[in-house]
Order: sequence, then structure tokens, then C-alpha cells
Amino acid sequence: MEDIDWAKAEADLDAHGCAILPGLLSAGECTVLREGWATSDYRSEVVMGRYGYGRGTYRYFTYPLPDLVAALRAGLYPPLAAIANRWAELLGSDARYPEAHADFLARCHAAGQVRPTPLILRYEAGDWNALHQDVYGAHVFPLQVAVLLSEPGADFTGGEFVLTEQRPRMQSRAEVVPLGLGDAVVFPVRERPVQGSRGWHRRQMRHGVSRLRSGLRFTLGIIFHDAA
Ligand SMILES: O=C(O)CCC(=O)C(=O)O
Ligand SMILES: [Fe+2]
Repeated sequence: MEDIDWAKAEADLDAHGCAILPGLLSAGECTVLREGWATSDYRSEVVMGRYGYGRGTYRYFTYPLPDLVAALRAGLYPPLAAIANRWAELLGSDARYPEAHADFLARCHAAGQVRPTPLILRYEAGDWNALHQDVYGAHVFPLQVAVLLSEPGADFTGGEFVLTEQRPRMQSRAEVVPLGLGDAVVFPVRERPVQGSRGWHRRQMRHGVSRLRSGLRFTLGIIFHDAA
């Protein structure tokens, strides 16, 4: 995490609505997390096809989170909170996010959002993730992170991370994010600020995953608000 180029990530988020953090996790850390699919403690499992969410399965970790997941969540939060605060100002919102993740979580917990949201997702050939927004209550931290735990081309084919941006009174824009093993993508939970001719406005964003053509793909999702 010390090696992350936050100035570049922030510039990419401003310009494109997403940023890649290359090699956030090592191959060994990805293996540990993939193996944790079977052995970690989870609070619940969602079979996506049952809810019309796509096809595939995900599991929400329980508290206490595995050390690596807890460290990523606490460590990635402060620089993202600085970006989130700047975005809120641009959009004329009075939402402000504290410097430490523990303080933001305390806000969630006081409002009854107490269930942990970090999760592992597992996709087989034919699986996909419908375009969605990960909102779990009134308290929403506006940025989130997903880390690819499998190697494209070697472990799976297809299964691209996709973001869409709704442009007011215009057609939507799609962005396919090319991730390698251990790379992370930072993206907006719901919306991002864009400067137009008449000032800043909000653009709604959604994310999902295109259909896996072959193999097995795992992702770690880090969402900073907890769930009601
Ligand atoms: O599997 C992916 O790349 C997307 C995961 C996702 O929806 C999330 O992390 O919120
Ligand atoms: Fe998601």
C-alpha cells in the first residue's frame, strides 16, 4: 500500500471515473484469499441467480475480518476519504468523511449499519455480475475497491470488469477495466462529479462483470460502509 501512486489514482478518478492500483496484492496474497473461499468465516452467502443479480456466488466476511482484508480496508480509506470530501464539495453536498475509517464505521454502526460488507466473489464459466450499485443503507462511503484474485488468460477468460456512466440527456458510456492478477480498481459506488459548461454535475455509475467464457475468477470487494 505504501507504493500506491495516489496522485495518479486521483487524477484517473477525476478524468475517467475509475483508477487502477497495479499490483495491490501479491500473487501469494491472492492465493491465500482464493483459498479462504472455503475456509474463512462468512456471515452470509448470496447465489446471484436467485435474485436476478446475474450468475455466480459471493460471500460476505464476518467480523473480525481476515487481517489482510482489515488492513486493506483501514489503509485504503484515508486517501479515498480525501477524494470523497473534495468530490462532495464540488457537488455542493455537505457530506464529509472523517480521516479514520474507524470513525466512519462508528457513524454506520450508530445508525444500525453493523454488518460487514467486504466480500469474496466467485465466478465460473457462464457467470456474470449485473450492473449494480453497492448501497446498503443511508450511510454510503462514495468510493469502493475491487481486487482481482485470479489471472486473466491463465485462470479464466472473459469476465471483464465493466463500469457504466449515465450522462444526463445523452447516451451512456461504458468503460472496461483491464485488470491483472492482484490489480485493484477504485470506482464510485453511486456517482461522480463531472464538470460541464454550467458547472459540476453528478453522473450515475454502475459496475458489473461480463460473462466468463472459461475458467474460474475470484474477486475481493472492499466496501467501506457497513450494511443495515
Ligand atoms: O467481480 C468483480 O469484479 C466485481 C465485484 C463487485 O461487484 C464488487 O466488488 O462490488
Ligand atoms: Fe459490486
